[in-house]
Amino acid sequence: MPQTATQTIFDIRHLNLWYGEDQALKDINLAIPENKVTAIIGPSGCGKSTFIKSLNRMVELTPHVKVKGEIWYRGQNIIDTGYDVVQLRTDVGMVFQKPNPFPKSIYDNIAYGPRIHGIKSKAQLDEIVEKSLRGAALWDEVKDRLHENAYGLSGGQQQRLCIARCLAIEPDVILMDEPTSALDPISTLKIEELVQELKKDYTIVIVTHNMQQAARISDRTAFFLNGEVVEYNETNTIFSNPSDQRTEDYITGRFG
Ligand SMILES: Nc1ncnc2c1ncn2[C@@H]1O[C@H](COP(=O)(O)OP(=O)(O)OP(=O)(O)O)[C@@H](O)[C@H]1O
Repeated sequence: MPQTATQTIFDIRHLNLWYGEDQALKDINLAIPENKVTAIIGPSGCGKSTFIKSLNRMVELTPHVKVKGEIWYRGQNIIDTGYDVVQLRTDVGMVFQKPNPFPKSIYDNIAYGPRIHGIKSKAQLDEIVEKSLRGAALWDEVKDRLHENAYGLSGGQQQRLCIARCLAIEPDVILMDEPTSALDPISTLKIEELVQELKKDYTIVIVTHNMQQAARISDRTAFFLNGEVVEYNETNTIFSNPSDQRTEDYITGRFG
């Protein structure tokens, strides 16, 4: 069988980031593969969230942030001042730790983004809503209550709704910042299965505190410590044969 070469979707070179005087990311160099799941692990405060929020420049919404270095995304350096940040945040969607649906109906949560992008036709919106909810493995559970408030859904359903909301604007990459840490084990499993499905069409970068989760669902894993990447490799290698003692100490639970 011919091997398909894995394409790099994000090529991060010498990325440094400061909050005021405090440096949170130090000389990060990583190549993130397309249509794979890349897990970011490491102890609290090591820069995981800061790193993934750099990939769609959401980190710049925090005051006093200074970024240096390059993030190449599909041939363009997104750190360039001329880069279209609005388009970037459409292409690179994000799902957060706590599900954050809008206080609107299930339908309107999904239709919100497409409407902002100018889609008015009811038939077209109906189609997007169904496709997005199916894509997030939620359609069967909500198809008869699309016009009910999203707050009536369980936590796990709300998180899948947030994933569906992200799919509705046709992203290229989905960033997930500890998407299951507020969920029960069954809802967590559903999201993990969903991530495996989604990587067929999207690139996923996921921050997780849960090492079993990283080992289960990711193709590559980066171990961050104090704002630096200590080790980045195939997930199997990181968990079975890490090359840095600090990685081994972390994955075996000696700290963190
Ligand atoms: N808005 C902010 N202003 C100032 N410092 C910040 C801000 N956000 C994060 N930091 C600091 O940057 C460093 C990295 O934080 P970050 O949230 O990226 O870490 P993390 O690995 O995601 O942590 P956790 O696992 O606890 O979510 C920490 O020292 C943190 O205190």
